[in-house]
Amino acid sequence: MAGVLDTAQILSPVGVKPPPGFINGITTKSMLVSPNEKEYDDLVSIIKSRVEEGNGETIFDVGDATEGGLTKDDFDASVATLQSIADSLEASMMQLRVRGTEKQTAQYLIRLKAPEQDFTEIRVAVVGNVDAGKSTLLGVLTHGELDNGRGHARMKLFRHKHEMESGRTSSVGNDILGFDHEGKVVNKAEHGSLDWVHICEKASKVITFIDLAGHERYLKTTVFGMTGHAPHFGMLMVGSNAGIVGMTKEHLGLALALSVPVFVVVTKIDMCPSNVLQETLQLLVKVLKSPGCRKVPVIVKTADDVVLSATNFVSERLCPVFQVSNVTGENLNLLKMFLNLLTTRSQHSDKDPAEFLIDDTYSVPGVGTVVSGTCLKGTINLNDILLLGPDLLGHFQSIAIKSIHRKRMPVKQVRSGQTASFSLKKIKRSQIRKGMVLVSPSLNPTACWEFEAEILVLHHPTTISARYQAMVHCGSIRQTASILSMSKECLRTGDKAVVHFRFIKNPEYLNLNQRLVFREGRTKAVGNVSKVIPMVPSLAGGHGAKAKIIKNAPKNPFHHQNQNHQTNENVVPSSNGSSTARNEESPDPETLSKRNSIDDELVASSLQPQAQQGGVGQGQRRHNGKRGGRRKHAAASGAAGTGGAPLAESNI
Ligand SMILES: Nc1nc2c(ncn2[C@@H]2O[C@H](COP(=O)(O)OP(=O)(O)OP(=O)(O)O)[C@@H](O)[C@H]2O)c(=O)[nH]1
Repeated sequence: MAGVLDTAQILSPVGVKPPPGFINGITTKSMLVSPNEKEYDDLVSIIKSRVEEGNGETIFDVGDATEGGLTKDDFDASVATLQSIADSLEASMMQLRVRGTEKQTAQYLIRLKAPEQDFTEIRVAVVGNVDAGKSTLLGVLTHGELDNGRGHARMKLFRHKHEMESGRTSSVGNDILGFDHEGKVVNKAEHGSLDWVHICEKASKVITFIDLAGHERYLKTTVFGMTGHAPHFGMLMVGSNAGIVGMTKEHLGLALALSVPVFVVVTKIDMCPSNVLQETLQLLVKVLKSPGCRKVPVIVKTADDVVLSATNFVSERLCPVFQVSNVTGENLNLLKMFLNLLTTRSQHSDKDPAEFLIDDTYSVPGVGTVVSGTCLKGTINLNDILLLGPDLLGHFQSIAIKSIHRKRMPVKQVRSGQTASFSLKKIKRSQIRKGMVLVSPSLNPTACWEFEAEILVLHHPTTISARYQAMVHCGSIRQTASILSMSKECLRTGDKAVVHFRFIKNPEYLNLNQRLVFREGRTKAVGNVSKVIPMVPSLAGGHGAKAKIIKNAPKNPFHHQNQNHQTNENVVPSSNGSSTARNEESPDPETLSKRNSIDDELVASSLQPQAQQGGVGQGQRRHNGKRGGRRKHAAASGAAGTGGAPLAESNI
């Protein structure tokens, strides 16, 4: 297709350079043929460090394509050397692809055999319009049984009775797909919730799918899934027959706004006439290449394409596009191969003080209160005493971790980048809310009612000024915040500004550089926390003080900001002593904010709604939302809606 990259072109346009492969002027590839003792040791240490960088795996080249590859004898010798290095590292070696006949090159996946009870965790948020086939694909992938085209496969995933009845996902659902050290799927056809333990025991890598609702009505939950569950990747699903409709662009824009790399899966190719499929692909490529997205789409057709896409996917610019059928199973092997090769670049910070974000709470009979979430930093061990908070007064309380489960498997420890659930003693579920954290006492955490963020307004029907209120999604925090002041008098679509926010209900625990989404109805803004303003003790009472500040908010935002500068002397650079971002992949705040500002530019144009409804004031919109008329509209718009359709207030 015109404009879509041939896989041979992939490397240069996305600017990804192969890792340094030279030692003393000799390529590691030629060194593999017959290394002396020193060269062998060098090779071991290179591969070891690449495996560590890749969180337990790496893809290694044998032979150099630019030099025409290796003769059969040299190739065999190189493979033998690599195999012996893999064995010495207690890793498996899997051939991904071989090229050439007389002279050959190849790529091998080297993956550490995970120790018992340990596995690499990759979180993939599954987004796309209603009926795109999200739940069905997950059912097929994780249960290994094809769909009948009438909703058979998705039944295994639905969590609520009303979901079974309506066929629509409404909550954030999870399912897992495990790959062993040889890249084989370990899920059994009839795996139920209990078999998660078996999958995790056998798997070296576990893909957790965060199945998000496609319907506009559940957008609030979908945004929460994308911010609160810290996905490493986004899988955007598109029904080939329906095309780029409804929430497709909205979900793509959300992933871009949160800097989550996206790959696309076009489903239902079994029932789609080829001209319609081509139209869908053409439109998809156009959207992906548009100035708002600036992605490099790659239509994946062969195993070679998979390897090239997977090895270059970390660049974020590349966007692999798969075409599959959940009914015939066509191309599902390519998608599975790609999932098996996904790796994160998260810099593990296991030695830092622990920080755990709570994204859900449960009351389990016989166990008590259980919280689930993501460990962003540090290592949490059984019986550790952590600080839980902030509560309504901004306080943190000591609490012991009584048990730890990873994917329903009891473990003794959870490390940075991993999700887990803890049972907590002597605390009621009602005392804990999503957005709270469990942190190491050494962090001496402080809650904040107020913070500043550099934001970019992606869309607003009119102008945003001080006192405007909208929902802030930041990590697992989801709370309405009010604008106290801004670095500009008012903000319109496309404007950037430093905005001073105040939460209206509870103080929260925030870190510098955390990515946030600010939305209300059709208003959308994204940004980064640039200043955390810790609670002043006299304001700790919350509501009274809060009302006073909002009431006294000066008309001139600059005036107010100056006042803040005085308060800001108390600002902690970060409550953990180092700036952190919840995006695990960019621990360096400078890189993060640079990247985010680039992304902001990209996202801005992609998210412009197709149909604008100008001139509706905030009050009017809120009123409309409360009447519930929009709900009907939302339900009726279904698959044929536009990306910019107005949302009910409950969606925000
Ligand atoms: N023929 C065919 N039908 C499919 C395919 N994938 C899904 N379906 C059918 O499409 C319908 C919708 O699939 P779902 O998996 O519920 O779609 P969804 O995207 O999860 O929808 P929400 O949960 O509402 O967001 C079901 O009846 C599936 O059986 C496919 O590849 N081919």
